[in-house]
Amino acid sequence: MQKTFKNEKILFAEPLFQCDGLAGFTRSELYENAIHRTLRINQLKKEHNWTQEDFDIAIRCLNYEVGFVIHLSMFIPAIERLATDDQKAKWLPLAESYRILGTYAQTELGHGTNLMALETTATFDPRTDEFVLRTPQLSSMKWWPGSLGKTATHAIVLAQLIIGNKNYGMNPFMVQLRSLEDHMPLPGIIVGDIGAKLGANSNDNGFLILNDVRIPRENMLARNSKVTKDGRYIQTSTNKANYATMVLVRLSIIRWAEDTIKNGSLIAIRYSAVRRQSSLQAGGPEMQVLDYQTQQYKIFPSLAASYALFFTYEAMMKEYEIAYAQIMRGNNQLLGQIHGQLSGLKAFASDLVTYELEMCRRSCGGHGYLKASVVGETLLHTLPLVTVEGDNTVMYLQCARYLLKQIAKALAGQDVDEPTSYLKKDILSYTCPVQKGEHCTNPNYLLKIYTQRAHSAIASVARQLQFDLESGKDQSSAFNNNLVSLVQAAKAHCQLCLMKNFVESVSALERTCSENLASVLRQLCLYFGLHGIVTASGEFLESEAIGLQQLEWIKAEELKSLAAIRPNAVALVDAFDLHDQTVMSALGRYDGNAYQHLFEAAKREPMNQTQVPPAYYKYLRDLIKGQPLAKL
Ligand SMILES: CCCCCCCCCC/C=C\C/C=C/C(=O)SCCNC(=O)CCNC(=O)[C@H](O)C(C)(C)COP(=O)(O)OP(=O)(O)OC[C@H]1O[C@@H](n2cnc3c(N)ncnc32)[C@H](O)[C@@H]1OP(=O)(O)O
Ligand SMILES: Cc1cc2nc3c(=O)[nH]c(=O)nc-3n(C[C@H](O)[C@H](O)[C@H](O)COP(=O)(O)OP(=O)(O)OC[C@H]3O[C@@H](n4cnc5c(N)ncnc54)[C@H](O)[C@@H]3O)c2cc1C
Repeated sequence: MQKTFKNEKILFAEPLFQCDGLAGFTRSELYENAIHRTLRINQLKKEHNWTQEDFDIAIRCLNYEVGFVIHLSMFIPAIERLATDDQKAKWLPLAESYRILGTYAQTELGHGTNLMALETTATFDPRTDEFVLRTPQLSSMKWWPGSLGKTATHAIVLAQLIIGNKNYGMNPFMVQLRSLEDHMPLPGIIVGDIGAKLGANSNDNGFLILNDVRIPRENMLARNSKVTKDGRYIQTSTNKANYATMVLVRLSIIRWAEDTIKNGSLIAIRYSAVRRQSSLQAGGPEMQVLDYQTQQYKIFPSLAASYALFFTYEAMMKEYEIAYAQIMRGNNQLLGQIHGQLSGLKAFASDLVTYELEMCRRSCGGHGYLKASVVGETLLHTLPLVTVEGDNTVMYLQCARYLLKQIAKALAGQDVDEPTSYLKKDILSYTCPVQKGEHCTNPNYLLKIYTQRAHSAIASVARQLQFDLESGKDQSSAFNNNLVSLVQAAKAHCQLCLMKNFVESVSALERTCSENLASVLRQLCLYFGLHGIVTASGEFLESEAIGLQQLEWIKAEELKSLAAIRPNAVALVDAFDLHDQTVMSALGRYDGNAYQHLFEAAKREPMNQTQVPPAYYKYLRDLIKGQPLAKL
């Protein structure tokens, strides 16, 4: 599942990467530890000639609990995508050698989603051949960019380009924030950390106020547009190409989601295999809670989602690489497709894993509420994924906007993109492939059901929009009147993508793997498909992709699937090949000694380093001895 990290032993041999001790760290300690880790991984990479992939896997093994995440995942990729060759030659060596540390400063206090309304300005001054960067008002200050608070020496600042009295829209500008001599903020720069967050507190998300900061004209990252010395704006590519960095990070978030749900399902399933509670027969032996149907119903969706997201990430990475190669050659033909696909799938993947991680946490009972179980911490660290790189609702709407364009092409008899080729089919020619109970065990039949439901959802909202427009509503009112259905259509398309990637990947694997493995994966794929229909049964019925009889068969088959998966559940999470130090959970250790590891963790609790708490001497001693309390 995860390319086995042959360097795991090297990594986890060092105390710095042993995660038990992170609990109880202050923010400053977490921040410092994260930086220390990234730089040490960098040293290990050089000492052991690791590849960039090894470096990335090391960071994933540490659950991204490292420093410079934005420098690595956004600042450098943004230079690669937005800078000219000369600018790359200047900035990339500095960034890759950590001589400069960067962030991607786009979001402001007053705007994150609506990029067109960003308020930071970059005004061209032809007299000095410079841009003057300004934060016009409180709401304009940059707010949220990772590493901005205390780390970044430079930022790629997204600002409205002003030449004369004309606004040329959002463009990227390289701005130095701190001195490379003493790290102090430069004149006109006010930076700081925005404060503690629910999670990810090793990251110094920051604020930035720019008070008439001057930068040379050459600091506008000019791959897609530039300003000449005499103040002319020349656009060399679509402005959308300036959004390219976000597309890449949305792809990375799908893999982040896959990594977190693998951790969660591994903890829940391993713990459920060792936890014994209650018995079915009076006086009989206590059961492994993993044998309760309800426990399987709670946690097997996270197991199936782990594999579904793995296969979808692999498929989308290939799709992205093809699109990116073309875009970097100046051919933006696939930009709309990759943007639409990754906007929706980033939203669907992060929604899916945040829901299923909470189910994994609940399935661990009281111990799921301990930090030592880690499943709750994992959820806290995953929660931002529904917001970063685009709030999920907004991302679904971008995906829906893409789907509407595709179905309009399909209905006009024009070619459509491969991911939406199903929209060319005649929706009325559909017949539900499940005509008897046993048909529910065929993933390909289920795939047809998913396809019809997605097609129907997209066609339905397209018709409703058309009706609203013909009824006299203007474009934006008609759109706003159908946002919920548009999101629903995008979700239906994304769920179809996951199912399709799962079915096709298992079918490809069958040709090379053992029949035993193939049957286990087929079973999991089947379960993923059945469960998806049951949890959205209203939409599948509404689209007439299935009828009540099919739903009855599918629900019965789903419950049978739980029992079929049970014998392989632990093996399926062991197959993630995750080191105990990656999972970090006292409940999810490979040796299964959950209670021992819980007790060891409790003993490490700082409060337990003294028998008598300081509060005893301040408050309890007199109370317990019946002596009057001093005025508090
Ligand atoms: C190395 C080890 C580490 C690994 C770590 C990996 C994981 C890293 C995770 C990092 C975690 C946190 C970092 C977080 C960073 C951030 O959050 S950065 C800020 C992100 N902000 C956003 O995403 C803003 C969302 N808003 C938008 O994208 C746009 O405002 C929106 C798309 C909503 C609207 O765009 P507008 O231009 O205003 O209007 P619209 O008409 O909708 O679109 C115009 C046109 O442009 C096309 N479009 C829009 N976006 C994109 C895009 N990203 N790419 C390509 N094309 C895009 C859109 O389809 C329209 O095209 P059309 O042809 O006119 O239809
Ligand atoms: C941990 C973390 C790290 C981040 N790192 C960075 C970073 O490194 N760089 C950076 O630039 N930014 C960063 N961000 C900011 C992030 O990109 C924004 O928070 C995100 O884009 C959402 O924008 P917003 O906060 O303005 O939410 P809003 O858009 O204000 O969302 C609020 C509500 O309004 C709804 N809404 C908004 N617009 C629409 C619409 N058009 N239609 C329907 N509903 C709508 C949303 O669905 C949501 O429910 C980070 C954020 C977090 C939490």
